[in-house]
Amino acid sequence: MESLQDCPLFRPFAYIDGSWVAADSGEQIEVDNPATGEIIGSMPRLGRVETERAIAAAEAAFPAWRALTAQERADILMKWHDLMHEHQDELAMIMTLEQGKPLKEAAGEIVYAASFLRWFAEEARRVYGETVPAAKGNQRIVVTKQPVGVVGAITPWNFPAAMITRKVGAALAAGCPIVVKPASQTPFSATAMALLAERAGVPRGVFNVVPGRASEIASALTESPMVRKITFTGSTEVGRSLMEQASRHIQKISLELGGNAPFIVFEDADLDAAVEGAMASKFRNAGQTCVCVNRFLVQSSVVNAFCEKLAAAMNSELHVGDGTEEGINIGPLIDDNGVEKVSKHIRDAVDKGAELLLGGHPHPLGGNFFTPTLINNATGEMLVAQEETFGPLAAVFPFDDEQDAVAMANDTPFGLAAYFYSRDLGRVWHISEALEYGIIGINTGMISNAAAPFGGVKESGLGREGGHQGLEEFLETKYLCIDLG
Ligand SMILES: NC(=O)C1=CN([C@@H]2O[C@H](COP(=O)(O)OP(=O)(O)OC[C@H]3O[C@@H](n4cnc5c(N)ncnc54)[C@H](OP(=O)(O)O)[C@@H]3O)[C@@H](O)[C@H]2O)C=CC1
Ligand SMILES: O=C(O)[C@H](O)CS(=O)(=O)O
Repeated sequence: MESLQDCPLFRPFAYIDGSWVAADSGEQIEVDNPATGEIIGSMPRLGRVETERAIAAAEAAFPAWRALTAQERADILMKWHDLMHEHQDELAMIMTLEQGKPLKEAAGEIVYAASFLRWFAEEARRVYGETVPAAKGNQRIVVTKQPVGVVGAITPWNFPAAMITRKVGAALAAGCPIVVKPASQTPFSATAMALLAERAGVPRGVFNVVPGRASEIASALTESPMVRKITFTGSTEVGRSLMEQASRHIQKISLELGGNAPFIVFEDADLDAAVEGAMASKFRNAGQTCVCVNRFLVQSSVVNAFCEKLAAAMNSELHVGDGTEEGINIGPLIDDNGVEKVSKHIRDAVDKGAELLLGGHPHPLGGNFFTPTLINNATGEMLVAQEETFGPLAAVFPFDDEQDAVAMANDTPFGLAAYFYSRDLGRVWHISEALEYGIIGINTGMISNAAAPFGGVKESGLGREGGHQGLEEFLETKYLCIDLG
């Protein structure tokens, strides 16, 4: 594919009530390729009025969509899943051009994104209710589940496909229509998926894509009494604002927010396995995921051996460049703000005494490329300990004993993912129980899975996505009390 315009799935339009539309104002968002800086396309920049139109379309589509049987909704989700696989290469290229991740990784995300459609197609048919023994002989108690109603979703740029299907798959399976605002930096993955959803038979108004002015769209979603659920993935500060806005009409809300993942390596760990897990978790998406390791906590007795092995792996396995090129596995960061944040964390750490072992500077390719970096002797006073770096910086914090490790790991307002390596069964259980996180990888650095409830505690968010819990987020419980007379 020469360019985005050549891709049959390229849709530079918003998608409302089954129609491809421009912004009322005619305004456009220019979208660039983070690897080259060139403008690859423009997307309409919608606002309040168009969003209200999308909400009304969703509300109008709700009765017929919820009236379908679970099997009928599941069949449409599975058709959409199959189309995602059929068009994997095109969808991956769109993603690499607008987000920057290497093609192989983008193709992997398409499979991951489609897995949520399959998972929730299966879960749709397992929305069970229950009966409860009544206190009175002539009464019967029945508990049922029903779709919450119109959903408003706002999604981030780092997983332009999976963060949408993780919400839309669950909402549609539950019987809820949805209005999605994708990130302005990666809108084309969203509209390409909407095109495939349309082909799969998702009826008009059930899935709407509204790119544009984030705060205005968010206000329209949170101010509408027709919108009964808000679901957001992105930064904690935006999540906090949405939570306040959603309180106006007591909208249900799910928040998948920032992280600050510790990766603890105990002295009894298999160091080679730990390095393999470290590479997978730290450098996925060039470090731009909310579950990437942010702090390597390594027991002092093995810290030198760990750093030596990790440096060797980084040197031999990481290849920085344009994600469309063969053999590249570290693409550009999303923009110059991302580059500046990584540079700032490195400068701050070195100024406060960290030892620079590898990298430490933007990549010679320039632009948004950054050299994978390793530092040792990091401490809690450094920015890298307190903020999410969201880039290819591996910071190693030595620790002495288990109590230190747990205290350091929990010393953050975030609580999304944590990881640790140990072969001691007792340690595995009591460290798992002591860590204040929603997700814990034990002897693994990869925890992303549609079947599991993904989400965080503390300031990493509310609710879960994926798993059967992910469907519950879009259901209301209704209790029937029947008097038999
Ligand atoms: N827990 C999780 O699963 C995930 C968490 N994150 C976290 O998000 C951050 C990086 O993602 P990033 O996209 O930069 O996060 P942002 O919060 O900046 O953006 C996420 C989405 O929110 C929109 N947005 C921005 N400002 C507002 C606003 N005032 N009101 C409503 N919506 C708004 C953006 O729109 P626009 O693009 O138009 O600005 C985008 O669609 C990191 O902290 C990362 O950890 C990211 C992915 C997953
Ligand atoms: O946006 C993210 O970082 C994702 O939530 C991480 S995952 O679901 O792909 O693990």
